[in-house]
Amino acid sequence: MREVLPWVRLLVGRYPLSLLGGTLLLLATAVSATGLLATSGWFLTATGLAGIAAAAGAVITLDVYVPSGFIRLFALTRVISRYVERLANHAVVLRLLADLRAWFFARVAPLEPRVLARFRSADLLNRITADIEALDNLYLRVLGPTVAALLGFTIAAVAGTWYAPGVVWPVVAWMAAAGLLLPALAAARGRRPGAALAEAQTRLRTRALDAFAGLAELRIFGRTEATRAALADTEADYRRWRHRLALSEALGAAAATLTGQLAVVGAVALAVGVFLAGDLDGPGVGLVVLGTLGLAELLTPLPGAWFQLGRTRAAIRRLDEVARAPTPKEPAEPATPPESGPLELRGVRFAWSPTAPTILDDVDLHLPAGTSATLEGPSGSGKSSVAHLFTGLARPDSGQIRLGGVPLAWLRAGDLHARLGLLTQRTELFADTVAGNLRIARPEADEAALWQALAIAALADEVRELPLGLDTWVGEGGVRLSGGQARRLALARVVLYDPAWVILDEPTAGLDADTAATLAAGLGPWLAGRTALILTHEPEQVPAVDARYRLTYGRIESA
Ligand SMILES: Nc1ncnc2c1ncn2[C@@H]1O[C@H](COP(=O)(O)OP(=O)(O)OP(=O)(O)O)[C@@H](O)[C@H]1O
Repeated sequence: MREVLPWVRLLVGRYPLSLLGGTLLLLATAVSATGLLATSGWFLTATGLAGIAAAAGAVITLDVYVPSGFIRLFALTRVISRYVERLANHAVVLRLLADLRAWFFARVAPLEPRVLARFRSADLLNRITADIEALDNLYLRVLGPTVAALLGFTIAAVAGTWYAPGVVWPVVAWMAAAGLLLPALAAARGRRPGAALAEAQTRLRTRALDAFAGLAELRIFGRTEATRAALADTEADYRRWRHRLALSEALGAAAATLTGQLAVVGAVALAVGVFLAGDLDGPGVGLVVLGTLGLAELLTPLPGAWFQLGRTRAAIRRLDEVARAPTPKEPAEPATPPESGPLELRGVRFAWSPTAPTILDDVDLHLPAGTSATLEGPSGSGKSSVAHLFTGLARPDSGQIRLGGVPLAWLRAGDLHARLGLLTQRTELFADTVAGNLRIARPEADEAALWQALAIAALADEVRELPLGLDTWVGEGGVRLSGGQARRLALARVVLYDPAWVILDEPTAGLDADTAATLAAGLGPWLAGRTALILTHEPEQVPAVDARYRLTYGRIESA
């Protein structure tokens, strides 16, 4: 249960007053329900006894106004507090979940690619949606009702000090014991199916997303039927765990109801005993017996909720895995970010993992300010990895990377990224318009600036010919554009960003010779004055550069 406590603190710490208010409303609902039944029990018995006495010829006076007033009051407060409680508690929990999603995204965003590579996108999607959603159980069904039940039982025990302790105390003791035992049993039994359900749900979502993302390939290779069958199996597994969880939850609820009913039977037996001893009058018997029925309402939801805690705990463990992943450390005293200067590697060693091949083996590279260079090398030699290093997305195992003479380790990530532009090999286009995709780089850019960036990236003419121009929808991942167009749109985004240092990974990949030449002609003047490193297989297609380097077997040498 240790893993749950930090999350309880996190949740409670955000909206302590709202959560306290919600719990008190839960308590108010239970007090009203118990009060309603208790006063009804008293009133019904009193009127019944008065009727019998009247039939026997006795003269009886019974005040009907005060008890019926209380009955109306409790009936009213019960409905109102239940309504307000549902509204308030769900509102605060939805707000909490929204906050947690933003918090989770902020934890994931700075993770290094080698850490992020441990989690698949579909898995992260499941964590930020289903796992965070599972946390609603923690307050709504576990914390709130449990605290309300404890307070309710305490109030009942205190009330018993004045009224019929011989009945109230044993009844409360029985319910409190059941209130501890049943949830504890439920929590223990829910652990395994809860964790299995979380895993089955992730498998289902990952499989479904994979199937949709790779639909074209699956169709071409005739694997849609096999994929459908695999999805159906995963779905069946998911359903099985859901069924098990629902069944056990129902058993827990039944056990709680039975405990409550036994308490009522016990209350009848005890109340009759106390009545016969002359310590309780007839209406008092009705009051404690029906009051017990009301008190049992506090117990009923607990086992089911604690059973579901297994699912919540599994969600917490999965969220912790990401939240506790090591985030790159920001410098304690960040350096003033440079505005220009060379791009350098000094004695840099880097491998993606201790068992992976060495990408850079004690490498020095000096790119003077305002010059450009290409870095060539066979596929897999590590060119893109060098881009990751320069942008701080990966950290060297030893040595220093410097920007304008300042080691990257001394710069805040935000300061570095404000000055260094990167075109990655697999740049993501968002499901948005051409303009929307460009404005990721500069949200306030006007249309003239967008057209200028497109012209430099040799894409302006093609966009102008589209019926909707800049407002053309590019589709998910830019599917409505050709591969080459998508690449140039991504390049135009870097151009719009206007960085002093630029790293372009394969800017001409997928372009025919003519388009590549137009691109080189536009890009050349834009690169002038910037410090640029172009990673490429096709050095003849990129703009003229000041130096050419080659990366092989962990060394960078002049080409
Ligand atoms: N994010 C990553 N996590 C772990 N390993 C990675 C990562 N990116 C690249 N690698 C590994 O680093 C090695 C070099 O890959 P990289 O993409 O840097 O080479 P490249 O020279 O750019 O290749 P290409 O010319 O084919 O694009 C490969 O073995 C690859 O598996």
